[in-house]
This record gives sequence, structure tokens and C-alpha cells, in this order.
Amino acid sequence: MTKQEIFDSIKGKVIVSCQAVPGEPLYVEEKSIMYLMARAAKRAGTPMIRTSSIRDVVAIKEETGLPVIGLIKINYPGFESFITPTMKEVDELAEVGSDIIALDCTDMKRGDGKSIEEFMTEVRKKYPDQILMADISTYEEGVRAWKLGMDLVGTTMSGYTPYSVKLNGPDYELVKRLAETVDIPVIGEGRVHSPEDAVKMLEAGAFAVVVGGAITRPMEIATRFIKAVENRE
Ligand SMILES: CC(=O)N[C@H](C=O)[C@@H](O)[C@H](O)[C@H](O)COP(=O)(O)O
Repeated sequence: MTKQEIFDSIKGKVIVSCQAVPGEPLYVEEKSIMYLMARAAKRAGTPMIRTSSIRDVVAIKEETGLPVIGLIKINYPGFESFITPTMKEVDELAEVGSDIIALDCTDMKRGDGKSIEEFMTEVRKKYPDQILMADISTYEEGVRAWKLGMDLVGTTMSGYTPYSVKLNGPDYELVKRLAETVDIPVIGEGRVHSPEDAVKMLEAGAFAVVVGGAITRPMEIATRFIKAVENRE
């Protein structure tokens, strides 16, 4: 699919994030099962899946035939960035045909001595035609990613960098400010817990919304119920 076709297909829609990394209840060592989550999301009508790891990008594309936002979560010593932090992960994701590659474009520490500007520039140069999504945590990071040629910007990291605002719900304000400034799609992502939140993200100016845990992390969903009942008057 071309960039325009992908953008047309996701505009005003919910992209479902299907992720399970080691340590999470739905992570199965022998064989990923996240393609089943993606199957459910497809049947529900999502136009696109966001997922982590090579095996899940491959399995989910094969299962659903939908375009995929691929990322690799990895913790390197000396790095605070953990979403597609180096060219190695970008290469691997490109190799398996990730329709969009998501990468950390925050100011968090990088252990390779490169600034995030240098990294973004290198990736853009090596992959001029690859659709790139910048995962950011602040307005300034989003504007910079846009200026450095990223194709989409997502509020994924708001609340997950040491210096960004910590909210219980989505960062509508960040979506709004970015949407008023940049001329690339702003993806509203992070802590979208309900259908109402998803609608509010779009009303704030998001081009599309990514919903993860509220759909595909049963432990997170169960915990919310259990805590609500425990905390009743
Ligand atoms: C911060 C971080 O590592 N975010 C990850 C990025 O891909 C995922 O773990 C999230 O599930 C995704 O961003 C969707 O957000 P939520 O699950 O809150 O709907």
C-alpha cells in the first residue's frame, strides 16, 4: 500500500495495538499468540495493527493481511530509549515489510552517543521511502520529528519519559497542540481506556487513535475492575 492509501484507510479510525513482550501474561515463548488478538481486531473492523517484535509483525501480517506498524522493544545498556532505538531494529523491521516503522524520537538518553536528531536523519537517509512514525512525549519532540521528515507523529511516549506530564488518561492537550502545528498525521496513543476516550482523541485533532491495553492486555483490564471494586465506598 502507498503512504496515501494507508493514510486514507486509517483516517478517523482505531488502530489496535497487539503487543506482549517477555514477562507479560500473553507472552508465549514457543510461539506468539498475538495474531489471535489481531484476528479479533480485524473482525471488529480495524484497518491496521500496531505490534512489537519481528515474529509478531510477520505472524500478524500473515494472519490478517492488514498493514502493520512494527516496532521492537529492547533495553540496551546505557539507553533509556526502548522503542526501535537503533538502526539494527529499523533494518530488521524494514526487512520483514513493516508498512510503518515506529521509533522512539524522544530526548531520552541514547547509549550510542548519537543525538536523536542524528538518528532520525540517518534513518530517513537510509530509508527514504519507508513510512516512519515518531513516538514522542512532548510538543517540542513532535515538532522536531515533523521537521526532520517523519511521516506521522504519535503521542505514545507522553507519560513515559522522565520529563513528560504524568496523566491517568490520554494526553488530549498534546494531540491538540501538535495537530494545530504539524502537517503530518498526529496519532493519539497512550492510555485510551474507553470508546469515549477514543472519540475525544479524534475530537482533539488526532488523525487516528491507537488503542492497546484496553483491548489486548487482559491483566490490565482485569486489574481495573478489581481495583474499582476494592476501592468502592
Ligand atoms: C509506552 C510504551 O511502551 N508504549 C507501547 C508502545 O508501543 C505499548 O506498550 C502501548 O501498549 C501502546 O503505546 C498503546 O498504548 P495503550 O496500551 O496505553 O493503549
